[in-house]
Amino acid sequence: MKLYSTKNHELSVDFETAVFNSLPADKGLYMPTIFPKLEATLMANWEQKTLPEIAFDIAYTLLKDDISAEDLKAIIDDAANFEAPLHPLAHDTFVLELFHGPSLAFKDFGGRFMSRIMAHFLKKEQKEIQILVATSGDTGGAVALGFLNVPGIKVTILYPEGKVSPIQELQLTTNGNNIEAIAIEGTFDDCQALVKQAFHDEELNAKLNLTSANSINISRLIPQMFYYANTYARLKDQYEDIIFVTPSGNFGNIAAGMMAWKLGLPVKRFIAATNSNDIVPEFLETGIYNARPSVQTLANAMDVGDPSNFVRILDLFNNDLSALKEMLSSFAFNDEQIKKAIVEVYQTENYVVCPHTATGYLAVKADQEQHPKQKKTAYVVLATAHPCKFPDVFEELNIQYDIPAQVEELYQKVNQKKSMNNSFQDFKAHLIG
Ligand SMILES: N[C@@H](CCOP(=O)(O)O)C(=O)O
Repeated sequence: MKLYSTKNHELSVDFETAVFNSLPADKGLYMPTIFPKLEATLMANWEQKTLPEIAFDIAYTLLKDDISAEDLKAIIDDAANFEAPLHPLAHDTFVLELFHGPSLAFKDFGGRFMSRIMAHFLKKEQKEIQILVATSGDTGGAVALGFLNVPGIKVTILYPEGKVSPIQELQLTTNGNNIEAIAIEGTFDDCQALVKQAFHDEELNAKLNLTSANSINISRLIPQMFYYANTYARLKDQYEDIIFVTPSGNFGNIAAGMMAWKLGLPVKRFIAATNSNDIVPEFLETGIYNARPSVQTLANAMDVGDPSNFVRILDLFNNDLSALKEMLSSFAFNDEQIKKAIVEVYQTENYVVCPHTATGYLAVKADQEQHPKQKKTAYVVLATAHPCKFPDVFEELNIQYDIPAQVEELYQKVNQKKSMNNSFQDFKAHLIG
């Protein structure tokens, strides 16, 4: 697999380089130069295959020149070792539950695959790397658990002080060993800016092998294609068309789905649901991309004011807004609408959705007002996180849910939280020190 930069299509690096560099020097993002087509004959019998088997078909299509089939299969079997079931709601709408991994969020697919890919390459390199990751809620927990005790890798997680839920914070701060978590005074965008600045700082890069575990790193996006393909496999015999509805913050999840479509996965359309951080819906409507500081919402993992991956989506469409709008719609919802949707789903379906997933549910309804639903069309809402990660919301709404065992265990662990102001010089000194 060769990759170019969204800012320079002449550039060509191999997968291993893109994984460890994370970002091209020109500040673009890496994209595959070619999307090899998934053979229709390969997809034809996917309904008989398991999620890891389908994941292998996707990954091997992309990475066959980079990793042997045997190693890739072992990595996928170990990384994607939990279910992604579909929960049916009324009117051909499904909730794709992506929260059955260790950190209870869809990011486990990316975090686990990426850690194993890096460990695979590091075996022959014998070098040590320092991962930097910014999180507004869910990425950090998945990366922490994915990389915990992986030899040769140290992870530093930055998160906005007071803007992640208590459970999300414990998932970051109770690991110790090779994982440190620092609460930054500021927003997620400040954390992401510190990380990006570090990647472009010559002195830091001379001293440390810096790598990102955010979705700017292409190895996070490949495993996020797996569950789109697996969902297609489960629904393809009952439905003619599938519309994926993806709650979106940094737009890595939906970018991965659109990359799977570019590989040939049959998808009718994508819908990006956002919270009040409505930069993309606004862009699709006005053509003006107005990045701005994120606002805090109940769907905190989507509190992003300048979504990193949107340039990848634009690149897939050669920056042609009209072509993009044929394939992508986007709707934004505020906290009051999110709360109402959670209650509505609970009352009508006896099912509990997290605040992020609630935006997806609302987006289905909004889309159906614009496009009357066709008979053989399924809407699939990606459920990005387990509701238990947001206890305050459900306490206020008086809604009960089951609490997974790993959450109870978090309270028994030692909290090793660090704090820092939002200064690049302090962050840099900390990393070097
Ligand atoms: N949604 C995020 C923000 C970072 O996104 P990423 O997909 O780029 O890692 C979070 O949960 O932290």
